[in-house]
Amino acid sequence: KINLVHGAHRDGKRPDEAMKKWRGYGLGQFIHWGLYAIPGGEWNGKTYNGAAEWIRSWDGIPKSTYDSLIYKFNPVNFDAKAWAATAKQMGAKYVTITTKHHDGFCLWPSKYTDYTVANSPWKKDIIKPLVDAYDAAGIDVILYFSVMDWNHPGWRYDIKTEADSIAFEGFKQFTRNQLIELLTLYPTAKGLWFDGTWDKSWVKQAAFADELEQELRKLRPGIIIGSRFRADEYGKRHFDSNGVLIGDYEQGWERKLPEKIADVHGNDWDCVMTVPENQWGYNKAWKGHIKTAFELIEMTAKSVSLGGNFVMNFGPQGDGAIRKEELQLAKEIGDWMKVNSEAIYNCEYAVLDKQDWGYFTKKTGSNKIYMLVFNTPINGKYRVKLPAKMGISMAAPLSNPGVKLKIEEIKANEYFIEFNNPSAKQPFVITFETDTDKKSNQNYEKAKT
Ligand SMILES: COc1ccc([C@@H]2N[C@@H](C)[C@@H](O)[C@H]2O)cc1
Repeated sequence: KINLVHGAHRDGKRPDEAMKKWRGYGLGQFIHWGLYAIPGGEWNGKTYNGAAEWIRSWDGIPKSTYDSLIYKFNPVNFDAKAWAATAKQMGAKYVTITTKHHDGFCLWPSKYTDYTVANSPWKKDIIKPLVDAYDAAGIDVILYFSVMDWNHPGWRYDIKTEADSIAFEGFKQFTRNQLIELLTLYPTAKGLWFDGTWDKSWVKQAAFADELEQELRKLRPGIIIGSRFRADEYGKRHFDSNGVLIGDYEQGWERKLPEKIADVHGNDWDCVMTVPENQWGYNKAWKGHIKTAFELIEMTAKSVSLGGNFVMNFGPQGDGAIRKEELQLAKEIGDWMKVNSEAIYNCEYAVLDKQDWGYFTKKTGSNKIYMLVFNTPINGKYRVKLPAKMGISMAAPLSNPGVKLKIEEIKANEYFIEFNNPSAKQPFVITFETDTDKKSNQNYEKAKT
């Protein structure tokens, strides 16, 4: 074990109520919105081939031209209540909103820079109405904050000279000031989702970032901060030099999902996912592989089955409206969640071997098991393997608890649950309860010898 001062300060899952609530969210919404939504991935008739929120880094748009987009920010169709209603319809339990992305444009009227909504034609705070609308909808708010800030003169990719060091000291204070400002202006925010922390300049600030994180936690007890904020004194990120997760949950699952429970190392985690292959900010071109509601529902099921949350990204247009394709997905996902969300909310890894038909989840604090079916077996028989001494009590379709499904014991602790569901066009859920007293459930038929 290496003696660390700025490594992880705790190990394992946080046991407190605030984190238990976070753990049970299941499904979240990410919002990427800012000046980059105005060009929407193209400029002067040319298409930027990267992620649209990175268009400033492209030589197809001069940096000064991009920076002057602040004078075009006037989202006349922005409606915070409508955004919250879409998230509510989808069944999202939390939202992560970009307060400031890498370009440094602040969606709140920060007093530490002029590069904010206050100096745009819109003038008004965007974050406040969003926080209020989502709070009113019962959806918890997490604030996304990019440490890397291309607009701030003190930002450096690395500290090479004394001048760099002096400039970056100013940048560090600016960053601390903005974070304290955000938590003070929006006290109901439940967490901070950090990004833009991979460059050497920040990675070298282990002590400063550690002290700042502790200061933020003291300012807002219970606040949830993930593993992407800070590095330890040896430059190790996400997992410190002893392999312990830094922060309250792992933030490494960006546009990718774990395959098996060993991949998540017993930690909380969230997966943040784009609908197109790799576009977070609004991109006019809705091109390449666009994930369907079915795929996004399966990713949600897979995330919860492995103990994580799934966060689906929305990239509102420059005028403030959410694009019709994303509204449609929210409706389709919401329709599925209306019937099946019991298998998603406040559920966890079921400690059962994964089977081909889909994913197991388990209701936290109970022995209720959910089988989220994406691949119906042709013979209508769903294999379930239980740990020794554990049996199955009655099994039923979640959407029709009155239907008692036949359970056949194949061999010790292995069963077939039978359910012919020819009409299924949507993923569906079968539920059962396990009980440790194996003798008590004789309601299944012994395999015909
Ligand atoms: C490959 O480097 C990056 C750097 C930043 C990102 C940002 N993280 C996502 C959550 C978006 O904000 C994206 O711009 C993605 C890839």
